[in-house]
Amino acid sequence: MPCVLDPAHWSHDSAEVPASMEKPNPTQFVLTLKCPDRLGVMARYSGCLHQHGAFITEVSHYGDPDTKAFFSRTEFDDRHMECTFEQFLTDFAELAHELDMEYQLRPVQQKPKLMLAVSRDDHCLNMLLTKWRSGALPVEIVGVLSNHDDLRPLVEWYGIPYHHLPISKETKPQQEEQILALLQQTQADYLILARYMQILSDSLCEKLEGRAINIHHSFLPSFKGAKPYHQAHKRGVKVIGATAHFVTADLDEGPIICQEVKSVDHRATVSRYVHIGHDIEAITLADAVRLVAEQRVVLNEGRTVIL
Ligand SMILES: Nc1nc2c(c(=O)[nH]1)N[C@@H](CN(C=O)c1ccc(C(=O)N[C@@H](CCC(=O)O)C(=O)O)cc1)CN2
Repeated sequence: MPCVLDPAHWSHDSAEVPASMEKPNPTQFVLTLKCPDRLGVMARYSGCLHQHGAFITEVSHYGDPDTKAFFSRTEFDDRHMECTFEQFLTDFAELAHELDMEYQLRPVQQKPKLMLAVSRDDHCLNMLLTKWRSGALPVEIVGVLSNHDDLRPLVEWYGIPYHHLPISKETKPQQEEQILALLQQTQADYLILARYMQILSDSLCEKLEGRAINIHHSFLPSFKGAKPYHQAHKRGVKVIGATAHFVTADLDEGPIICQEVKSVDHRATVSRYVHIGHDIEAITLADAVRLVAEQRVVLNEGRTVIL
């Protein structure tokens, strides 16, 4: 019998679960996974969800033909789940081990903790704080660190702890130890470089692999490093942009999360580029933080999959 999508052939399961058995206020969960691609992998893990009564509300998948990796993101709730979340975690961990799966599974209301890092420019910081306060960014901001003290009044107005960590060539290792200690104390999940103008050491990048995000003020891979707007103006570009990416030891070459561009013409000066660019940088970084907070970003051998 061919597997057809003609409604006449759909089987109608009359065994509906009575509404009375549904939980009145179900808890939402998000599961994001990556594993070696093979026939049946989706059936296995969606079967596990079904067996535990998970009610799926959003799902997306991707199989990369080059890296042979499979990616999936599922939002579900427990309206029909009879087991505890802990029991589901245990059972899913067993399946994940069998399928050699990397995964993140958490209740949606358990928001990722962010430590923001800034220097003197406040446009990206302002956007993140405004969107956090309005609830548009589902995150918990546990603190802001900076190598300067300029932005303390802004941060403390929001009631967020401000950590002034001055840096010099001689004190860079100690200052980075302070950053690590802060991340540990606050249990921060991510370090967000919101125009933090210091190059992180190779060892810090290694320790923060997949957890540090930067906003670069150019449409990478063009114009890496310092003063990208000056480089772009000298080149006579017709678009300028911003790139949010994971931080790696290779400056501005980390996996890209999202990018935005805006047209410019021959009349635009470098300072005009900077004014236009600040808006693009701020919104691009906020978009990247939202995607990461919603567990939509998975690393894929130097690139990312956005689900
Ligand atoms: N290891 C990495 N560190 C950082 C990255 C990265 O991709 N890998 N991105 C940068 C951000 N950045 C451009 O977006 C950038 C920041 C700073 C510099 C730089 O030359 N800094 C000097 C000091 C400048 C100063 O004191 O004002 C330095 O660190 O010696 C270049 C590019 C964030 N870090």
